[in-house]
Amino acid sequence: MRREQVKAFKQPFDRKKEEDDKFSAGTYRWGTPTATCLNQLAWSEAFHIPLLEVENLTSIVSCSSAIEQFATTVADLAQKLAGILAEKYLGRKSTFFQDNCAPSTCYLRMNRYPPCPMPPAAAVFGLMPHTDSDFLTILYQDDQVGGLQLVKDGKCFAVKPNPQALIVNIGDLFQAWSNGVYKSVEHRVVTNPHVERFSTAYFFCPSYDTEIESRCEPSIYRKFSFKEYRQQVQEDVGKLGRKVGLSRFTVNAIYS
Ligand SMILES: O=C(O)CCC(=O)C(=O)O
Ligand SMILES: [Fe+2]
Repeated sequence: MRREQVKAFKQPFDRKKEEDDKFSAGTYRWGTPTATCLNQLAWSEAFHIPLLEVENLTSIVSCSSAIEQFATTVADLAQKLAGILAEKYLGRKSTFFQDNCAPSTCYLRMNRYPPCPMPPAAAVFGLMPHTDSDFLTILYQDDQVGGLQLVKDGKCFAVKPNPQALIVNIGDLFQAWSNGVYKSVEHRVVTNPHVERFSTAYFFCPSYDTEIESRCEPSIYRKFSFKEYRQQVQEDVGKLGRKVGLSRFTVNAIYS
């Protein structure tokens, strides 16, 4: 799969940009259009593809069968995992995910982080510290080049490359839906001055009209739809240069 991914990114810039015509808009992304200073800039490029459109990649990689196979496998894994987490540890029906997180609402994201000539003092990230706005993310890291770090209590922990392992991150929606039982993990990608790095992430997302509600009392978060959440994230990124995230949706939100 990595070979097909490398091939997709090796295409000339204009060719990659043209891909947006074949997919839904915003498929090929690079840098951070909203950045107003260096440390809001992502030193990376990505193909962010709706799962049902992965097969269209054949237009730039002639053969995308391994990527398609990866997408199908992790889609199945995400459904199973979400169901287990819901039933075993929250006592909630796993059918929620079958009903609301169909392949048509999930995304595959292929990331490439080019070598970064900026000195560490410039604090440029491959991806800025963030949490994912989904239920679960399944990540296939580069099998050689590290860079992913988890942030916990203000400290960063490097995730060692392991070709035998997939990384499963809890996203914001699971945190809200579980009333904070599962925590959305903050993570970031640091740059490497010498070598490029690749990763592939599968985002397990519901349809836009899905309502996220914990059913626990007292509930930390108010009920909100995924559409509302995405719009708020986009508005914050546009206005503030960063995502505020779930703290906007607490019952006693301090943000207006
Ligand atoms: O490249 C990685 O290891 C992480 C990617 C990631 O966090 C994302 O695409 O949201
Ligand atoms: Fe992420």
